[in-house]
Order: sequence, then C-alpha cells, then structure tokens
Amino acid sequence: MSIQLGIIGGGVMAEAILARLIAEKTYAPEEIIVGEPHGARRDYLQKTYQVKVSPDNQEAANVSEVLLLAVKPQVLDRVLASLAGGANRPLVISILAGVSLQRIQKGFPDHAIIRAMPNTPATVGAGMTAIAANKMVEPDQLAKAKAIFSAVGNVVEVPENLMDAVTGVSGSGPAYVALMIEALADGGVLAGLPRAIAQKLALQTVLGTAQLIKDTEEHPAQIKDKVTSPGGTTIAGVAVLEKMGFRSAIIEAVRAAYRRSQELGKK
Ligand SMILES: NC(=O)C1=CN([C@@H]2O[C@H](COP(=O)(O)OP(=O)(O)OC[C@H]3O[C@@H](n4cnc5c(N)ncnc54)[C@H](OP(=O)(O)O)[C@@H]3O)[C@@H](O)[C@H]2O)C=CC1
Ligand SMILES: O=C(O)[C@@H]1CCC=N1
Repeated sequence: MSIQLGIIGGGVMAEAILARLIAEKTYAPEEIIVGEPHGARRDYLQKTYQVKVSPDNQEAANVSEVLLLAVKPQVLDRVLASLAGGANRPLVISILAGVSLQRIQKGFPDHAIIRAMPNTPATVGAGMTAIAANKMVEPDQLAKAKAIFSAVGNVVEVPENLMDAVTGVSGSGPAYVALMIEALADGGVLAGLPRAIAQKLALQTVLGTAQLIKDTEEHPAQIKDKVTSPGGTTIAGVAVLEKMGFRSAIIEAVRAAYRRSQELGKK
C-alpha cells in the first residue's frame, strides 16, 4: 500500500488528526508516515496507531502524496531546511499558527500549499478547521484537503488574512472552553457537590447549550434570556459574571491569541 499522508512533527495536533483519520478509515495506518525526531514519541505513535514513523523528514516527504506540516512555528526554518528539495508530490498542508502561505512557499517553491487551522476536538471527530489555499492549489487538491479535515470535523474556507483571527477563536478556543468547564465544576464543588457529579453537570451543560444554540439557530442572547427567570437564580449569577468582566475577558483572550498568532508569523 503506498503512503498517502506524510506528517512532519508527531505532536499533539498531529496525533489528534491522525487518530481520527484512521478511526474514520480515511487512511489506513500503513498509508501514513510521521517524521518525528523524538524516538520515544515515534515508538508511541507506531505502537498506538501502527503508522509508519521516521526520524528523517525527507523520507516522509519523498514518499507522501500529501505532506502535513505539524511542527511548532519556532522550528519551521529547521524543518524547511531538512526538507531541502521540497516534497516529492505537490500538495503541502501547514497547520502552523501564524505562518503565512508565502513563508511556506519559500520552502516549497512551485507547490500547491494549503494553510489550515484545526483544533484538538478533531481527535473525536468534532474539530473545526479553517483553510486557505495558495494560487497553485487545483480544485481536486482543495477537495482532498477538505476531505481530510471533514473526516475530523467541520471545515470552512476563509481568505488567508483571517487565519490569525480563526486561531484566536477556534484554534485556541478549546482551552478557554475547558477552563470554563473546570471553573463551572469548581463552583459546584464550592457549593457542596461531589467532584464527579459537578464535572458531569458542568460538561453536559456546556455540551447541551452548544447543541441547543446549534439546533435552534437562536442567538446566544435569546438562550440566555430564556434561562433567566425574573428575580431568579440565573440573573443573580449573570450579574456577577458581568461585574467580573466575563465576556470582556473572553474577547480579550481571543484578541491576545490573535495577536500572538500574528507575532508567530513575523520573521
Ligand atoms: N495544539 C493545538 O491545539 C493546535 C496546534 N496547531 C499547530 O500545530 C503545530 C504543532 O503544535 P502541537 O502539536 O501543539 O505541538 P507539539 O510540540 O505537540 O508537536 C510538535 C512536534 O514536532 C516535533 N518536532 C520538533 N522538531 C522537529 C523537526 N525538526 N522535525 C520534525 N518534527 C519535529 C516535536 O518533537 P519534540 O517534542 O521532540 O520537540 C513534536 O513532537 C503548531 O505549529 C501549532 O501552531 C494548530 C492548531 C491547534
Ligand atoms: O497554542 C498554540 O499556539 C496552538 C495554535 C492554536 C492552538 N494551539
């Protein structure tokens, strides 16, 4: 079976994507090769997912149909140097925060390149990925990239200049939501609930509310209004959230992540 997908960097996000691609049977394990310098990490990925692994990025690039760059932006130059000569096949997908198509193009001249920003819920097929393509990308290559990210969740195509904003919302967003769930459960424990029950209540409340907004297509403010009985418990809680700057804190978190993504791209 020939290698279809080469992944450079076998870290958190690479694992999230490959785990789901294999579970969805988008690719068989033997169709995936991961270039990763850390031996213990290679062993883990090979044993857990039965994918091929290599310490040699060039080997992974040479045999792959699609090359997914999944290293940290800080090591990109080293990685591009290790891939001197470019990938054997044309389609390169980069998930590096902040890094422009133009910068990837320097390592892969004349290649079709797609910049993507996925997120970790991809692991369970609930990911959100935004993609932007360079001019070399043919419709069938765009379709292939969409098929890869559709297998791990939802996909939206955006102009490249919006990718840093996407990173601030959906790329980094799972961390904010996880903090919210943790804090909601902590509040429950403070009010006397056993931890396991508080965690279950918090988790299902976040899941259920997201599902409610998605299915009804109501504005989040309408959902909030329906929960807040006059003189009731919810408005007492909402008033505290407003006083503590809850919404402002989230807006500023997105802005900070957006700016950090811009900074990571500056080189
Ligand atoms: N985590 C997330 O939620 C998301 C991450 N991203 C992007 O994905 C990329 C990876 O992030 P993440 O998975 O969190 O980071 P990780 O640090 O978990 O993964 C990066 C991997 O690359 C490996 N690596 C380091 N140097 C090289 C090299 N020269 N050649 C090949 N592999 C190398 C690292 O090995 P070692 O540990 O030994 O250094 C590590 O396993 C980043 O660019 C990030 O912006 C995008 C969307 C979401
Ligand atoms: O924190 C980061 O830089 C990466 C990009 C988006 C999510 N994680």
